[in-house]
Amino acid sequence: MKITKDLYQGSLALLTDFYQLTMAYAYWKSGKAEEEAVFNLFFRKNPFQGGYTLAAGLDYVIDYCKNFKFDTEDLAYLSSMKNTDGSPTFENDFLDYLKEMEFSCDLEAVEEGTVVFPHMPLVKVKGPLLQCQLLETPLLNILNFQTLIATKAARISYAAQGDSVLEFGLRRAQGIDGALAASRASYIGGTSSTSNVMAGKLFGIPVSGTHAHSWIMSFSSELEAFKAYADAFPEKCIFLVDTYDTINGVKNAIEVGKLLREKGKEMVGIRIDSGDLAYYSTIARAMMDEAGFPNAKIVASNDLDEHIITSLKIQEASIDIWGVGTKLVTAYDQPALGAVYKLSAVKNREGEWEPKVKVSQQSIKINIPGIHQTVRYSKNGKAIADMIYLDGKALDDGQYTIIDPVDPTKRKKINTLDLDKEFLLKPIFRKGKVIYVSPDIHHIKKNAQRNLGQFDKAHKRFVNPHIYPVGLEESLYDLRTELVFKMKDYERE
Ligand SMILES: Nc1ncnc2c1ncn2[C@@H]1O[C@H](COP(=O)(O)OP(=O)(O)OP(=O)(O)O)[C@@H](O)[C@H]1O
Ligand SMILES: O=P(O)(O)OC[C@H]1O[C@H](OP(=O)(O)OP(=O)(O)O)[C@H](O)[C@@H]1O
Ligand SMILES: O=C(O)c1cccnc1
Repeated sequence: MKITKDLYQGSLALLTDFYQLTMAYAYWKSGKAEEEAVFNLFFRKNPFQGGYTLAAGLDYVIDYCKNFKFDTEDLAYLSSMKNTDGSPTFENDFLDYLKEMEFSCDLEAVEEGTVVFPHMPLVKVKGPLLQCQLLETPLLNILNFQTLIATKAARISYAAQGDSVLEFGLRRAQGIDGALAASRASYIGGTSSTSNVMAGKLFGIPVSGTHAHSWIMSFSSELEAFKAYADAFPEKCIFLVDTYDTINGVKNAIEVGKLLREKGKEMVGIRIDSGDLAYYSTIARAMMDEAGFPNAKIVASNDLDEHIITSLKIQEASIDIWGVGTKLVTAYDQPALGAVYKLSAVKNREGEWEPKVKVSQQSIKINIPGIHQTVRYSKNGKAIADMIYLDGKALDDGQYTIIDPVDPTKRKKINTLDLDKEFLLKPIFRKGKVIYVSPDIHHIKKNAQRNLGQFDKAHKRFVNPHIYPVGLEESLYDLRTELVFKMKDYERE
């Protein structure tokens, strides 16, 4: 994928918060730029009060890191920045350092389409402190949004119970890149196509659509409009029936469907975009069945989300295909995932890794120190529990206790003897070089389906979902507790 080149025509190195650059300068000035560090990217709460989250956006991260280079124009801009007293913000020697800098980090990440949970790292970056620091903002920008939208799409698709969901979000999305990234993430999460033609071209997502009310309104009658559309697209007719009177619209669609049939073509269906969707879809279904069009599909749209779709399913609405825009691509009820990127270890002068912890009044905000891996235990394809542990620790099969990172009274014992295990963090970059082959978007989508299939419906329900067990392996838990107490004592002294 070449999103950076196609969309921005240049470097994205300045797509970061200013404070990342001032810290980078200060790291460089104090001789710490090349000290080795580890940062983890994780979130603290599943979005939409749900029971899971679906990871997406890694391909953008890979592209960002591959192109992580300050170009001449970036450096010229930085060199023009001034302090309040008029002196340059950044010394020339520092800008030369940035000019020569090559991305050299190790990066591990969960693959796109993986079901993930609070506190587990989605990305782990190990490398020179200055580089790791600069990646904080862009990585969060990319992964927070795409992961959020993929999760929303998974929820909407779950509510649709296997029916196709068409993503119609472009006109209401958060700008150009918001729309493109949302179409991509939605497809990964479960939608079957997008109306956004550019997303189709850039990402290889199927593109589909019907027509608008303006088409009908531009003719002197609805019937005439349907006929003209059928002439232009005899293979692809989905007639929008609610411009004037929905029931009459269905009658007109049937009439044009019969004309098409005389020419050996079948109308694909109708779309209803207003009114009581259960009521009108049920009447439309009966009318089309009666008229000999039992295979004609009914598409519904109009401010749909997972909750309205669930309600329409309960009402036994005769809807086959769901067109969803605004509430999907804007993640309407929760506009940000809230993932964070935290330092978790630094290498000391003796070359040993020192775990780092940030102490907080709120236990949910205390990070997990050290360098981690997450293992997912499953049996017969069903996920049982995830354990976050210190990377490198030998995981012999046997009894483990996993401890909730926020509430240590919540513990679960697992015997891993007969369980399958999957290590969720996969190597992506080694010393700045990509060693991961990105699957194409259709494989990512399949991976999402496989992942979602590992989890029970109790974790997927929208109201009070059952909490999937994710915990710290005991020695990691002990390390964290010990460090928190140590830091508190240290601060007190
Ligand atoms: N049977 C139904 N059960 C639950 N929600 C529904 C049902 N039918 C429609 N809705 C939803 O109700 C919301 C508002 O629909 P409503 O009929 O009030 O206005 P509208 O159809 O948008 O009106 P307009 O004609 O201005 O487009 C939409 O989000 C729609 O998806
Ligand atoms: O409702 P969404 O989930 O965002 O789906 C996209 C909406 O966009 C179109 O409406 P349009 O822009 O013509 O506006 P209107 O139908 O609300 O008048 C379409 O008819 C859908 O209603
Ligand atoms: O193709 C459609 O029906 C469509 C596309 C965008 C927005 N609303 C509907």
